Amino acid sequence: MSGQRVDVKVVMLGKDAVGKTSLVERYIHHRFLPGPYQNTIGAAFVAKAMCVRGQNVTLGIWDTAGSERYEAMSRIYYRGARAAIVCYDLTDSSSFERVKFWVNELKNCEDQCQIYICGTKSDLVENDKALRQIDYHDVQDYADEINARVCETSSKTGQSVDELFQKVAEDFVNCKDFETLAEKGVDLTQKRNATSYTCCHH
Ligand SMILES: Nc1nc2c(ncn2[C@@H]2O[C@H](COP(=O)(O)OP(=O)(O)OP(=O)(O)O)[C@@H](O)[C@H]2O)c(=O)[nH]1
Repeated sequence: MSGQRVDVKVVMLGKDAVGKTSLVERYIHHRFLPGPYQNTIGAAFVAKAMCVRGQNVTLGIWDTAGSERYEAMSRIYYRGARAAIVCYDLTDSSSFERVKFWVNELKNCEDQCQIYICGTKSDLVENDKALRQIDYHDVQDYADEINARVCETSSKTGQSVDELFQKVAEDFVNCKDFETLAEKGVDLTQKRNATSYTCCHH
């Protein structure tokens, strides 16, 4: 088993403009693109190989469009996901309502999927505490109820971004059916470390 390639499907969900694409961009390319906000259309895919506890794990990350116009499409992308990073903007309480929507969907349809509730743009609330609209402890209580993990990230500064994706990979390696899933894994050794397959981000 050691050194075997494993493919973990990870889906990014959350309201538009919460920062899903920026999180993936920071993790994969170690950069933050300021510029005007451009919404994702459909979805984008990127694969990232990493090593966890001596196991090679390849995350296949689907970055979905947050606009409700693409809701039906996002449902297609979370099918079979082992991990869902459900994002909200720490400065926008309405975005947390959208988290609850996606969590209900996942709980109903994807019971094998580990949920990570991610509060984004932590740099903004660090600079000005009055901007925070969602209390960390309220999120933690909610996460405890639904057996999810929580984190707060900033794609601008990079805070906790690598740690989030590392945790996703570690949880997968530690899961009780890892060995079975690893055997079914897709061999992506022919591909580069980080590869964009479809990119519909305009
Ligand atoms: N200050 C700050 N701004 C951020 C951060 N992450 C994203 N943004 C900004 O928030 C806006 C939306 O970011 P995106 O990553 O495109 O959001 P998205 O969730 O992918 O949006 P959709 O594609 O519409 O679903 C952009 O203007 C980003 O520059 C962050 O960590 N800090």
